[in-house]
Amino acid sequence: MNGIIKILGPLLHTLPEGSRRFLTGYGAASAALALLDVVALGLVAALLPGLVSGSDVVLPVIGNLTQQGLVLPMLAFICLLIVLKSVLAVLLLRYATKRFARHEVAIGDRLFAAYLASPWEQRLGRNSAEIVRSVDIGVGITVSGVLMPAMTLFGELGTLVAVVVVLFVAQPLIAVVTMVYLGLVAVLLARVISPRAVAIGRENREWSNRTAKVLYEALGALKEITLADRGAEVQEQVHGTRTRSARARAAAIQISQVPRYVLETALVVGFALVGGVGLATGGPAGAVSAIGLFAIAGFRLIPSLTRMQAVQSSVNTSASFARQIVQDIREGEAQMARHTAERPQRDLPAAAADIVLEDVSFRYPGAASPALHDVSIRIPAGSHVAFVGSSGAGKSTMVDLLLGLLEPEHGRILVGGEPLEFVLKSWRRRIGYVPQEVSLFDASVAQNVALAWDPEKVDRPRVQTALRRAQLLDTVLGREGGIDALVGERGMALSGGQRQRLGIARALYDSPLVLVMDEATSALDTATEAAVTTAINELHGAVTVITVAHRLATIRNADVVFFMREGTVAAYGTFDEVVARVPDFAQQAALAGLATDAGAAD
Ligand SMILES: Nc1ncnc2c1ncn2[C@@H]1O[C@H](COP(=O)(O)OP(=O)(O)OP(=O)(O)O)[C@@H](O)[C@H]1O
Repeated sequence: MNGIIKILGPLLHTLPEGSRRFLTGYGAASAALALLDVVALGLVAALLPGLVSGSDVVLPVIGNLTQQGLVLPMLAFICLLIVLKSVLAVLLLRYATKRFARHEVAIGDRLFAAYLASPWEQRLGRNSAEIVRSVDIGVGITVSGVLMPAMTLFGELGTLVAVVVVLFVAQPLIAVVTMVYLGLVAVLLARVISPRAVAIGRENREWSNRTAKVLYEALGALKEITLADRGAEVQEQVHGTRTRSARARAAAIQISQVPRYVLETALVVGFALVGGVGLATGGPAGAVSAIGLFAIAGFRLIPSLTRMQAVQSSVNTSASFARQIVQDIREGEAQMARHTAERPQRDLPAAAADIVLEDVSFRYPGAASPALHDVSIRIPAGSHVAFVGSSGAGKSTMVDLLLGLLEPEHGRILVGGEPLEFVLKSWRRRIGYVPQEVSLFDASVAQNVALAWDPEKVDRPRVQTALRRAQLLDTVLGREGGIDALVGERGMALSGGQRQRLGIARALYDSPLVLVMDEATSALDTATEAAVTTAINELHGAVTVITVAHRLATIRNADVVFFMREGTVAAYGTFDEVVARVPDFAQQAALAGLATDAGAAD
C-alpha cells in the first residue's frame, strides 16, 4: 500500500488540475457505493440469527418482520441493493474509463513536451527507441497499470471498512478474529508477493526496451545486415531480449494470480477458525451463526481483498514505467522552468546579424578531452563561410553550437551583439538547417518540405519555390503525384541525392536569414551540386550561409574558410589564403583539382 501511495502522489501531480478533482470525486463515489454494501450486509447480519434459529426476525426500527410478513420483501430489498450497487459501479466505471483515456493523453503530452524541451546534450544520452516506448507504451501502462487500478482502491477500501463495521456491530469477537487472521494473510502476501512483482516489473521494462532498441537499430541497418548476412545474429539478439521480456511478462501474470488462490485457501481455513471460536463461545448455534456471518463477510471481503491484491500487483509491475515517466516529466519541466527564469528571451532585430564566438570551448558529457577549445571567430552577416578540416576536427560540434543546440562550456556566442541563450527562440526561427543525413517521414514531398504532418498546413507555392531553388522541382513534377507523391518510409522512394535536395528545400521553405549546411551536397553529382551552389550563392548578402564540406569545390567561393584541426580554428581566410597557410589544406585542394598559385607556391 505504501508503494502505491508513493507512486500515486507524484503521478497525480502530472495531471491537470481538473483531472485531480475528478479522480478525488471518483474515489469518493466508489467509496460511497460501498455504503450500499454496509446497508445490505447490515440487514443480512440482522436477519441472520432469526433465520438460523427459526425464531421471529426483529429489526430495531421496523419491528417484527415475521409477524408483518416482511421477511421475504426484506430479502428481495437486500438483493435489489446489491444489484443496484453493481449497476451504479458499472456506470461509474464506464464514465471513469473515458476520463482515464484523457489522462493518458495529458501525461503523454507533458512527457513529450518535456523531452522536446530537454537540452540537446541530454537527448544525445537517451536512446530514441526508449523515448518512443516511454511516450507511447510507457504512458499507456502507467495509466492502465497504475492510475486506473489505484483509483479503484477507494471503492475496495470502502467495501472493506463497511464489512468490518458490520462484523463489529454483529459479533465483535468474530470480527476481531477475522481481522487478525486476514491481516496476517495480507502481510504474508505483501512480504512475499509484492517485492517479487516489483522486480518482475523492472525486468519487463528493461528487456522490452532493449528489444525495441535492437529492432529499431536492426531495421535502420537492414540493407547492411542483409548484405553482410548477419540476419541470424540479429535474430539471436532479438530472440534473447524477447525471451527475457516474455518470461518477465509470464511471471507477472503468474504472480498476479497467486494471491487469489492464497485468499481462497485462507477463506476455507477461516471457516474452521471462526467456526471453532463460535463453537467455543456460543456452542453449535454460535458456530453456525459465526460461520454464516464469516461466509457473508467473506462473500464481500475476499473478492475485495483479491482485487486489492491485484491492484497491488498491477501497480508493482507497472510502477517502473510510471517512476521513469514521473522523473522525466519532473526533470524536463524543472529544466524548462529554469531556462525560462534564467534566460528571458528577447527578439532579434529583423535584419541579418553578425555571429561572434569568443573563446568558446565545449566538451561532450563524459568525454576526456574537449571537442572544441578556445575558438574565437566572427561570421559577418550575409556572408558565406565554410568550416573545413579532417574528420573529427569539430566541424559538426561547431555547427551544433551555432544552432544553439549545444552550449559552450566556456566562452560565449553572440548574435547581433546579444548572447545567444537570450535570443535563442528568435535565432532558431531564422535558421534553415540541412543535416548530413536528412530525416524524411512517410508522407508527401510537400509535407516533408514544409515539415508539416498536417497537409492543411502546407503552403504549396512556398514548397514549389523551395524545391526550385534546391534544383528538385523538375524531378518532383516529373514523378506521378508531383509534390503530393509519397516519399516512403525514411524517404526510401527517393535517391540519396534527391533526399539531400529535399532537405535543402526544407531548410529554404521558411526563407531563413541563416542557412547552415552540414555536408549537405555530398550525395549530389557535380552538375547538380554546381546548380545548387549557384542557387545558394544567389542568397549572398541577404542570407548568412554556413557550410561544412569535405568536397572543396562547394566552398571554393566562400568569403571566409575556417580550417579546423583538433577542436581549434587553425587558420582562416579566403580559400586561397588558407591554401597558402595550411599545407594539409593545399594538398587536399590540389587533390580536388583546385590548386591555386598560392597553394602551388607552398
Ligand atoms: N555525442 C558525442 N559524444 C561524445 N563525443 C562526441 C559526440 N559527438 C562527437 N564527439 C567527438 O567530438 C569530436 C568532434 O566531432 P565532430 O562530429 O564535431 O567532428 P567533425 O569535424 O564534424 O567530423 P566529420 O567530418 O567526421 O563529421 C570527435 O572526437 C568526436 O568523437
